[in-house]
Amino acid sequence: MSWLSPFSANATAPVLQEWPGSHTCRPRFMVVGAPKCGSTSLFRYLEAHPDVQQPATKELCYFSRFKRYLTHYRTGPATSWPHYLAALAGVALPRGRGRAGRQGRGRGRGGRRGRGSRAERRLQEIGAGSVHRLAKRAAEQQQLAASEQASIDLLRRSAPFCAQNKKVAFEGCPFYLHERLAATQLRTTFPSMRAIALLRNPRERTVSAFNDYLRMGRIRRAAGGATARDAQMLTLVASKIEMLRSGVRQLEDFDMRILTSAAWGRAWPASQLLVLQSEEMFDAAEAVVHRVEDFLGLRRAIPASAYMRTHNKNTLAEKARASAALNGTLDARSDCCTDAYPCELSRLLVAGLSRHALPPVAQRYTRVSRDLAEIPVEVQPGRRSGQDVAEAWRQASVAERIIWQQL
Ligand SMILES: Nc1ncnc2c1ncn2[C@@H]1O[C@H](COP(=O)(O)OS(=O)(=O)O)[C@@H](OP(=O)(O)O)[C@H]1O
Repeated sequence: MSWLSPFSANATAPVLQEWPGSHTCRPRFMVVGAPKCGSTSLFRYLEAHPDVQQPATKELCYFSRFKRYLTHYRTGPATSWPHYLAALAGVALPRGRGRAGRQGRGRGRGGRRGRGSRAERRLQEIGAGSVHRLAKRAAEQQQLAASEQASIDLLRRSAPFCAQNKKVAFEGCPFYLHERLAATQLRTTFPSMRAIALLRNPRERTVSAFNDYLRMGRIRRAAGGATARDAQMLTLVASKIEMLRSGVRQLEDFDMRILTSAAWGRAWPASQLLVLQSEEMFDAAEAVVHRVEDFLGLRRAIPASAYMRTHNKNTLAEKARASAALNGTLDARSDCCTDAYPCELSRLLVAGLSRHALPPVAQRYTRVSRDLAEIPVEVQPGRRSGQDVAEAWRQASVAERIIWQQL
């Protein structure tokens, strides 16, 4: 049995290890995305199922390169894998304190950053710098060993939980759908796992993400009230399009990735991947929840009280206004296909797509995009209303929705 991380320390070259046989909370399924599509709601519905083990928190995201060193796993690779396993069993994650080897240097521990205790400063003053550094390194290594041991103990304690409770483990991480490595690493680590993805009209998703970034402070709120904020959002969208056009960002921009869904198509058999439309879940939660339970082989036991709730909601007024502003502007940019926004971007993505070997879904998209690319890029006055766009989205095939979602 191995307690080691399945990845090497730099996380670029995965070294896959066997799942520890005694650990009974091996994930049977995951909600893998996409962000701002209702993944929190679906996660909460699923954790309300009596046969499902509630993980320590939503977004454990161990397989996400984006998340891995940002939040729970800052303690380093030797402890992060046991922490992930324990968290799947519902055991709270110890708080991260910076990467291994840097522990104990943060604010609030050992005084101000980089200055150390009074004794340490005195040692430095009297010219014992190297002695000081050696002593400090030894202390850090001791601390690291102790924390690794604590992680292993934590894991041993939590290992039998799912078998004892007769529950199945799961995880929810909206970023997995956007990450190529996650698709393959998850498939190798959990070959029989099932994955669920929610996809939403990209326009609504963009508005949702924008509002969320404002709330989190990732985008600074423009001064001047609602109109200024609408303008700010439109500028942001336009700048993303521009970045794609100029090749500065290509396909790597934060919510404009397309190749990753292709990676999921490649790595996962269709029978293990359920793609849902967010709007359907929002309008008819019960039917969707039953579909999900059937797909996962769970009995239909999620209580209605759970799926009547909405999680992560932005305020209605803010949403409606931002949505209208985006619809208006993007409709005016182009009317050459059913949804102006994906159409505008799709042309810009063709070059990127053709560089890769693609699964059938994306090949189809490339064909569509080539056709679109032949249409002159001149912006024509928009003839499509927001309603037409919503209708087109409803009628789009799953393949088209997957592609659009990445825009
Ligand atoms: N049941 C139901 N009905 C209607 N709308 C719903 C529902 N569940 C989630 N939502 C909307 O989904 C958006 C949040 O998505 P996520 O939870 O995936 O966001 S996150 O990526 O985890 O941050 C967020 O969208 P916006 O309100 O447009 O921002 C939620 O309101």
